[in-house]
Formats: sequence, structure tokens, C-alpha cells
Amino acid sequence: MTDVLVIDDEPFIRHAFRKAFEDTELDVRTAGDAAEGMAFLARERPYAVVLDINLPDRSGLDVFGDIRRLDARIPVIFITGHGTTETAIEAMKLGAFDYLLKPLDVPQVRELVTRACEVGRLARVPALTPDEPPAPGPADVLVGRSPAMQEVYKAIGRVAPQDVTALILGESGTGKELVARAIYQHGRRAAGPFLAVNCAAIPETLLESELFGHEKGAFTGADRTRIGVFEQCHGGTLFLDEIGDMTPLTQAKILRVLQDGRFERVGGNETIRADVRIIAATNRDLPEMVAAGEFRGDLYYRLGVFTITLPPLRERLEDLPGLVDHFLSRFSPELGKEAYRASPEAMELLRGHPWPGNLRELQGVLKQALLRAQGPVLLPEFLPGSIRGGAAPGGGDPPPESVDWEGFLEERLRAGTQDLYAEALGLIERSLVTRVLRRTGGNQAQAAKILGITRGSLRTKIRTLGVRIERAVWSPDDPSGR
Ligand SMILES: Nc1ncnc2c1ncn2[C@@H]1O[C@H](COP(=O)(O)OP(=O)(O)OP(=O)(O)O)[C@@H](O)[C@H]1O
Repeated sequence: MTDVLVIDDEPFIRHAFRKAFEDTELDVRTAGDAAEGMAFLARERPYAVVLDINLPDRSGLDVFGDIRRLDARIPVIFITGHGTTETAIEAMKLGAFDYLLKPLDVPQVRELVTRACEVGRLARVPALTPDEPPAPGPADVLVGRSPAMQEVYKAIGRVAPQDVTALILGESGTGKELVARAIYQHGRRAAGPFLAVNCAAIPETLLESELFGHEKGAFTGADRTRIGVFEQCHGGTLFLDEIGDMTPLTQAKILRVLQDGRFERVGGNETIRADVRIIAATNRDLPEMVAAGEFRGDLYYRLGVFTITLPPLRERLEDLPGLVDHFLSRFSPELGKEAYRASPEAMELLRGHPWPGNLRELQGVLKQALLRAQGPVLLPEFLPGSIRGGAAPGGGDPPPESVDWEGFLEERLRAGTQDLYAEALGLIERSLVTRVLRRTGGNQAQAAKILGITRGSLRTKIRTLGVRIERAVWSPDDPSGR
């Protein structure tokens, strides 16, 4: 009896699987394409299948459909090369057991496959009680491959097709709205409307009317009947952001809609039915608010049937390079800049920042940096002062008269540097090149001669060290010496 079938066109991957289990009890067989894999499955039913999402002859997702039809009890683990969140979410929505990202991590492979085999095996053993007879925009991609984000994708894939309420928790700027949209797009109501209301951004007095609408004359200024988002969104998905900021009255009305899909417009008697899926989000501590009597417990439990918690950026720093690349390539054309990438030094500084504003703060920082940037590389000096700290190497401000070595050392150690020698040399170089250029009034040929380097080399240094040569006008007695 085969325990696991691996369907992948890369011989190297097939070999890696066989090797990973050669000293175990598990019997691993392999197939190089969909046809071979399906032929095998027609003969034998392994406990689990590992399936490459990109097969040469057919899409892995289609093959998954066939396996499901053949025997829905077989857990299927996808292998995805590029780790796109789309395929991962799609696979989980379709009911995949899990997915593995290339390059494969052998201990993870062993753990996951063993677990899938166990689940597949148990599914074959009938569980009987004694009295029974015998028997898952292009611009708005969710970026991040960290384990914490993979859990988020899986959760999206699980909750999306179920048409239940979802609650998304996470600090400000962690991507709650983006996740809400992903749930919507992968849900049964994807063809229906999606509306988002930020409960904290609308004055308390207007929120109820925004959500439920009002009748003409309901309050001063209500000169005509207006439908609210619940009515607008009939058959669709409503994202209620910052639900922790709703008044008790609005909370009660939301609870009623959740319970029986009914509400009245403000100032109206007619009961209106709305078939709306609610996805709620907050950055506040709802259990604490419930305990303090500020948020209805019954509403909290109703909303929190399925909760997704988004990690703050500082807890998934391994995603930072991917996020920086993603945002730079998104913002560069918007800001009329060429394609940018961050230098290792700039990335180091970004890593050292605590990111209280999470991804939204990162976006702001990168936009500011791009506005200052020159050349194709984002250097530390283009980053705002809040990121560079006091003594970041190559800071864009004029170099201090004497380098604050203690401060520099402290900051770099705090940032966990492993490249201090190069960073210190960079600091010296920048200070020296700037001063010599000042002496020559910006004349690069003269400066190169004094420094004993070629003009090309000086130009490279000017660019990489972020030295700016501005044609300033000053008088000889100007104390700044510029
Ligand atoms: N994983 C991600 N990959 C790429 N971009 C992301 C990701 N998460 C969030 N973003 C982007 O970061 C910005 C902030 O995200 P979003 O508005 O979803 O956060 P939020 O948690 O809803 O914030 P708030 O609590 O302040 O309303 C958006 O521009 C969003 O597109």
C-alpha cells in the first residue's frame, strides 16, 4: 500500500521526497505529470497526495478537482514554486490540506506529509458507535511568505467560501481591509457588491444613518429618504472597519441584522430585509472592551465566529524585503521614478525600525524616500530621519564636524549589524569625499586628483554615498564655509 504519491515534473523534487522519507516507514511513490499521477490513482489509493500546482500537462488545481471526485478523503498538499498568495488561497478554498513553498524545507515536508497520511488513513477507518449497523488587482496583492502570513492565507481560504461572518484583528495598517477584500473576492458573493465603512471615520450621529439609511424628516437636514449601505449591499459583502468605535445603539442594530437579517431605517417603521455578509475589523482589544462594558458581548461572540489575527510588521520582518520591492515597484512609476531597489544598508535601517504604523507607515516612508531619491538605488540617506536615527551611516544631512563614533556604534549594534567594518568605512568615505568636494567648490576633477582616485571612481562614490553637490552661492566670510 502506497502511503503518499508525489506528482511533480521536477526530477529533483521527486528525488527530494523519496530521500526525505527513505529512513521512515512511509512508502513514497512519484509521478512526473498529471496523466501518470491520475493513472496511478486509478489503480491505487494512497493516504495522501503531494501535487505540484504547475504541471506540464494540466493545472494542478484541475488535477486536484479530479482527485476530489475520485476520492474526496485523500488529503492533497500543494507545492507552489512562486508562493503566490492567490494560488495558495485558491487551493485552501478548494479544500487542500495544506501547501508547501519551494524551496522545500525537509523537516516541514516530513511533518506535513506524515500528518496528511495520518488524516488520510483515519478517514478510511469507519468511526462507528456500538449501536450503528456495520459499515480553498494586480496592484493589491497580499505580499509575504512568513509563516504568520501563510496562516492568514490559509484562514482566508477556509473562511471565504463559508459565507459566515469574519472578524479581522490587527494593529493599524497591518492589512485588515486587504484581507477583507481577499475574503470577499474568494467568497460565494464575489459577483455581488463589496462596500467598506470605517465606523471611526464617520461621526457617531451619522453612522447609524450611513449604515441603515434614514427616512425623510428623520432628523434635521434629512430632507429626503436615503438608503444605507446595508440596503446597497444586498447580496454582497459589507466590511465594517473599526467596529470597536460603534455606539451601543448601532451595536444593537448590527446584532439584529446578524441574527435575522432585518433592520429599520432611521425614523422609519418599515422593516427591511438585507442579505449581507459582514466582515468586521478592529485594532482595539474587543474582549477588554466587552469586560469594560463598552462593547456588547453577544455582538462580539457573534462577530468572532471566525477570527483572523494579522501579525504586526515587526513580527514578520522576513517579509520586509519582499514588501519593500513590492511597494517600490508600485510607487516608482506613480512618482515618475525609475525602478528602484533598496541598498542593503537601507534595508538594514528599515529592519531596525519598530513600525508602529505597520504597512501603511512603510508605504509612507518609501514614498518619502522615493521623492528624495536619485539614481536607481534607494540609499540610507534618502530615508526619512525617523528611520535613519541619530547616526545612521551615510545620513543625508551634512556630515558633523566630527563623527559621533559612540552614537554610530550604538545605533548599528542595536540594528543587529553584521557589516560594521564596511559601514564604518562608508561613514569615513562619505565624510572625506564631502569635505574634499567642498574644498574644490564641487570640482570633481580636482577632488579626484587630491583623493588619488579616478574621476569615474569618484563619480561612483558620489552616487553610492549619496553625496549631493549643490551649486550654492556664499560669501567668503560665511562662517559655514560652504
Ligand atoms: N500583505 C500585504 N501586502 C501588500 N500590501 C499590503 C499588505 N497588507 C496591507 N497592505 C497595504 O498596506 C496598506 C494598509 O493596509 P490596510 O488598509 O488593509 O490596513 P488596515 O489594517 O485596514 O489599517 P487600519 O486599521 O488603519 O484601517 C494598504 O495600502 C494595503 O494595500
